[in-house]
Amino acid sequence: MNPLITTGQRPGDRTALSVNLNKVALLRNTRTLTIPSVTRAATLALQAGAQGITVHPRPDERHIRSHDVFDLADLLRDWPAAEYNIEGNPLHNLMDLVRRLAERGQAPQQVTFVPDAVGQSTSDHGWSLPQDAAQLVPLIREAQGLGARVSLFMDPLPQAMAAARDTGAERVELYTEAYARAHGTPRQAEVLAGYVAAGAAARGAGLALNAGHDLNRDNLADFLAAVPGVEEVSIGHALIADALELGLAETVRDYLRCIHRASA
Ligand SMILES: CC(=O)[C@@H](O)[C@H](O)COP(=O)(O)O
Ligand SMILES: NCC(=O)COP(=O)(O)O
Repeated sequence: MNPLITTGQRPGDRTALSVNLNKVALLRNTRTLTIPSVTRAATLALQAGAQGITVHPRPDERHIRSHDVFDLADLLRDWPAAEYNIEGNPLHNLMDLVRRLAERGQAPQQVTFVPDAVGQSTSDHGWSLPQDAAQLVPLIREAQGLGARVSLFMDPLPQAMAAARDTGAERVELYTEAYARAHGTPRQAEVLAGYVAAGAAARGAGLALNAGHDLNRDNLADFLAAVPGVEEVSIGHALIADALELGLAETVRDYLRCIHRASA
């Protein structure tokens, strides 16, 4: 097995919650003001118990801007136990940001490689492996050399997980939109079984498991109860929407309760 692959979760550990702050930045960018503050939102989320912060600095800076990436890195110096997860396409702007952070001694704990096109409205597919591997492997090695763990955003395809492992990445993030759409419908069990198989294939290949996209308070516990060994969920859109109703701190606590409920 690739010695670079590590699985950090110990038996009995609960899934870590990484709060994605893209939508805080999206709202802020609609005016030339500084509110809502991305760093303030990160502080509130971490104070409420979130284990990490995720951002997806897209090349068009529609929401998270480059300065947010560095502002959050500075903030997270005060939160040494928290994980910083930076998502993006390593063939676009992501690696430049990671290199600049590493030069400052602030490499993120994790980067998540996502195969999004520049103008794509949101993430809607994972990598095609082994087809994409040749262009990814050197960037995976570079990111690891800079001090970051690498997670690959993947569709829940069991047959792709050995190829994901062969890239040298430590983790895969299961793209959970299909599950979210099926949740609460007659197809839920069938679709969830696919994620269980993909998760088992990933972990059987020696990869650690993350999950994200369209997870929310209604569907999160069912997913985690069914799919063993999810080490991290990154959640943004629904969580920030909930925060408009409940407040960010209470919302984070509610999502943590969903995670705890799944492992009860
Ligand atoms: C990779 C993924 O599914 C999300 O983390 C992504 O950050 C969503 O991007 P938007 O917030 O721009 O929709
Ligand atoms: N990787 C998923 C993520 O960070 C947030 O996705 P979403 O909850 O905004 O759909």
